[in-house]
Amino acid sequence: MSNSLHVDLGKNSYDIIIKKGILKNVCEEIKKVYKGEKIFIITDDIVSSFYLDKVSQDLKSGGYSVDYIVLPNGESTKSLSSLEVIYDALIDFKMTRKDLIITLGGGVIGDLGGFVASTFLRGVDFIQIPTTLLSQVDSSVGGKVAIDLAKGKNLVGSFHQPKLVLIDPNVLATLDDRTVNDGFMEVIKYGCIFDKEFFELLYKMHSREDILEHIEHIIYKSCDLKRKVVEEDEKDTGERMKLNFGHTLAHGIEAYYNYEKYTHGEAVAIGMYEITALSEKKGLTKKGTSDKIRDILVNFGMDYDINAVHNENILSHISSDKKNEGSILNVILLDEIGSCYIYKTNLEFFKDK
Ligand SMILES: NC(=O)c1ccc[n+]([C@@H]2O[C@H](COP(=O)([O-])OP(=O)(O)OC[C@H]3O[C@@H](n4cnc5c(N)ncnc54)[C@H](O)[C@@H]3O)[C@@H](O)[C@H]2O)c1
Ligand SMILES: O=C(O)C(=O)C[C@@H](O)[C@H](O)[C@H](O)COP(=O)(O)O
Ligand SMILES: [Zn+2]
Repeated sequence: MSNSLHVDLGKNSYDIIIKKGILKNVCEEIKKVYKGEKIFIITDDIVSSFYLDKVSQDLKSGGYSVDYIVLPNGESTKSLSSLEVIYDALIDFKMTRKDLIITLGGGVIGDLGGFVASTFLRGVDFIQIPTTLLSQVDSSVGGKVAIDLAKGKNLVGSFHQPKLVLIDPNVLATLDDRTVNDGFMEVIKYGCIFDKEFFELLYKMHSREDILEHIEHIIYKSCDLKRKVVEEDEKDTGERMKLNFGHTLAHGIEAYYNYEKYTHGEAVAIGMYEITALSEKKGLTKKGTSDKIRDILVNFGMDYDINAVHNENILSHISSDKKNEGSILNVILLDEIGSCYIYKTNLEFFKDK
C-alpha cells in the first residue's frame, strides 16, 4: 500500500510519499524530482549503521555521485558547532547550488540538515528521509529547520521546504520503545488540537504494538493534518502556531534539563498536560480535558506533571518563544479535545494560578 500527499505551496510544493519498503528504492523517486549529478547525505551514527549503505548504494547504482557525513546521534548535534563541520564537508565535496542534500534520520538530522540546506551557498535543495516516528509524522513536513542554542530550542533557523519527503514505516522496526512513544506524543497533539475522532482512536492505544498496527493511518493522518495548516500559514504567523500546542512549556523543559532528561516528545507531553490543566482551572478549557490527556500519557509511561508552570527557570524560556509578539504571548489552548485556539496573554497567565 502506498499513500501520497501533495503539499501545495506554489513554487515550494512537494510530495510526501508513505510506502513500506520505499527505503530500498529511493533512487526511483528521487530521479523524478532531481536531475543533477551529486548528492550529499547527512545522517547520524545509529541511523547510518542500519540504513546508510542501502540508500547510498541505491543512489550510486542510479548514477549519482554520493558522499555523506555521519554525526553523533542526539539533540546536542543540533548545534552551531555541527554546522561548521558539515559546511566544511560540503566544500570538500565541491557542492554547488545545483546539487542535492538528503537528510537521513530523525528530527535532529532533518532540522540540522535542512538548516544547512537553507544556508549553504544561500540555499540548496534537500530531500527528507525521516526515520523516527516523530520525524515521519511531524518534523519532515513543513520546512521549519533550525538548530538549538544553549539558551534555547530552535533559536536559529529558517523556513526551507524539502523537494520531497520519503517515508518508510518499516524503518520504525529498529527504533527503541522510548523513541516510538516519544514520537507518538506529537501524534496525540494533532488529535488534541484538530481531530476528536483521531484522538479517540489514539486513546484506545496502549503500546508500541497498537501504534505499529495502525502505523500507515497514523502517519498519513498526521501528515495530512499538518499539510493543511502549513498550506494555510507557511511562515507561522497565525494558524500554524496551533501546531505549537504544548511547546511553550516544552521548549523551556528541554532546555532547563540541558536536553538530557526529556526528549522533545516527552517534554511536549508534559507541556500539553500542564497548559491544559492550567487553562481548565482558569475556565478557558472544558472541564475533564486534561484528564483525557493524562490518561493517554499514562498509558505510554510519560511524566505528565512536573510542575513546570511553577518553575521560574522553565518559565524564563518563554521570553524567547517564537510565537511572542513583543510582550504579548500567543498561547495555544484547547476548547476541548479536537479543537484549539490562540489565546493572547502575557507572563501573568503563568503567575496567576
Ligand atoms: N521541524 C519541525 O517541524 C519539528 C517538529 C517536531 C520536532 N522537531 C525536532 O525534532 C527533534 C527530535 O527528533 P527525533 O525525536 O526524531 O529525535 P532524533 O533525531 O534524536 O532521533 C532519536 C534517536 O533515534 C535514533 N534513530 C533514528 N532513526 C532510527 C531508526 N530507524 N532506528 C533506530 N534508531 C533510530 C537516532 O539515532 C536518535 O538516537 C527535536 O530537535 C525537535 O525539536 C522538529
Ligand atoms: O511545524 C510547526 O510549526 C510546529 O510547531 C511543529 C512542532 O512540533 C515542532 O517542535 C517545531 O519545531 C517547533 O517550532 P518552534 O517554531 O516553536 O521552534
Ligand atoms: Zn514539536
